[in-house]
Amino acid sequence: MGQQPGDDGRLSEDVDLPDVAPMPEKDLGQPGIYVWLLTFSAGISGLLFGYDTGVISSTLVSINSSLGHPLTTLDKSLITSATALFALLISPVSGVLADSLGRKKVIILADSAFTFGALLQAASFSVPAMIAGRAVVGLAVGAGSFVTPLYIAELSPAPFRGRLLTLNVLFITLGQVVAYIVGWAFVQWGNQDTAWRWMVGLGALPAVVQMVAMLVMPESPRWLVKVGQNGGARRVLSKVFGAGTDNQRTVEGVLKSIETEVREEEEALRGRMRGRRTKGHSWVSSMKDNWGELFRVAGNRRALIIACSLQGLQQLCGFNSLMYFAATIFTIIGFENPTLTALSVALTNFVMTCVALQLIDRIGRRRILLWSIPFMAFGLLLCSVGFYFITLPPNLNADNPSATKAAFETVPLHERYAELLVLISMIIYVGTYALGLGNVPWMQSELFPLSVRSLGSGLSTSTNWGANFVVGLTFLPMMEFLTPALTFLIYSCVCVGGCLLIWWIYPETKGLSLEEVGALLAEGWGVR
Ligand SMILES: O[C@H]1[C@H](O)[C@@H](O)[C@H](O)[C@@H](O)[C@H]1O
Repeated sequence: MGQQPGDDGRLSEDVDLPDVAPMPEKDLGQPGIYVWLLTFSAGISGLLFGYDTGVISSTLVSINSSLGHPLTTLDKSLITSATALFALLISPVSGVLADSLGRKKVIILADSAFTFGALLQAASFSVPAMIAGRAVVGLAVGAGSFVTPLYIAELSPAPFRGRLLTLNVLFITLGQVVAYIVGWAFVQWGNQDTAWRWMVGLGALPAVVQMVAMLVMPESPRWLVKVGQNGGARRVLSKVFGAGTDNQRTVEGVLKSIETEVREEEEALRGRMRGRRTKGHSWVSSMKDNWGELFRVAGNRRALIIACSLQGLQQLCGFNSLMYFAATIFTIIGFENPTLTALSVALTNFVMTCVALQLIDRIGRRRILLWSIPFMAFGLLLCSVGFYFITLPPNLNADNPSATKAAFETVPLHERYAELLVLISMIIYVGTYALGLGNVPWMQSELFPLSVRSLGSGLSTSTNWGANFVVGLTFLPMMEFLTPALTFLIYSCVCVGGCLLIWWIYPETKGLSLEEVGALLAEGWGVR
């Protein structure tokens, strides 16, 4: 295929003129095998995200003194939260990389970082080396959590986009279950000195599988059009939509709308640059314009407040403190098999996320949140009450599991009931979290109009990682200095506050087109 300059002077592929009339995307049947293949290949990122966040739970209780000394509360907090911190730091950069290198290359780069980070952790003999490994994994998780949904969204036909995107969250929770099972199996049957190295090292395996899969997967058609490879975009779309005249007409319809969208974006950008040129401005000013549009336009500002509040609440309600430290908590309170008990947390999260996928479009985002968060608050309150009645070892660090085990054998009956209450209340909390708050915030992009969509989604994703970092860093110190009962009471209060905020500012967006969502937020919060 030859190359010819486009009207903007850029080289664009010479595309054969189609002999079919464009048709809107709505008329499509079910997603084909190719779309599923794409979603699953890209979804491995979710699996890695889940595995690397989940595996730390059993790792922390298995490291013992392998890193030179028994881990202190600070060591554990830093090892855990380094991932979230670096995920937060890479978030803004990954957007720029995805635009310049393409979505696919960023996913492949993230896989290399996953592999390197996993091996670095497995081979570490000191706390700083372990933190470095977790930080590298954080870079990978941060880039993957931003680019993968973007890649899936840009490749999947519109009618299935929502479903395929939520599948990504399902992969995250599945990754956490796998991590917990692997952790439990190694603790059970592995060599106790090296088990944790295998746990973290195994994270490299799916990363390598994805890297190989992505090498043969196509680039996003939207990005291809953006860099002038319209012919390549048509070939990808033809595979996504399949053969047949109707499907080919759909391909032409989709391609046309992408071209129009890209052209309009470029024209708007050029217009802004022309306006600025006299003042010596560059792309920096266009970025400033984007920021300005996000903050100055009232509807966009409201969308940003809602998206960031939901993402912040998803983390500040303390869910990941269970994900990261469940095994540590169950060790402290004396469960005989803490890693297996912790598995119930990850399993509940996974199963209830499957239920959420079925319910969310029927019940609606706002309604499911307003129904489920009060149960989360109740679960946390029960958990706090349970902890109140449990006598904990003086050193909450649980460096010496045999001491807590000894305590377990002599605990009075009412404490046994309190331990059971903690477990049951955690299951209530996790189950209701997965129904709403674990999913809904990731539907953030539907709140923003196209012009500020990636900036708005990027900022709310950063809020998620920032809050995740805070929880990872503060949970163990809070348990130690404020007591577990007070810690869980605080999380319960966060849920109550969050529920009120949602009731006040988050309108129902179920079944609305993106334009209708925009109109809803333009005049006010749109809550009825
Ligand atoms: O949506 C996901 C999911 O709920 C995970 O289980 C949790 O660990 C993540 O932090 C969250 O973003």
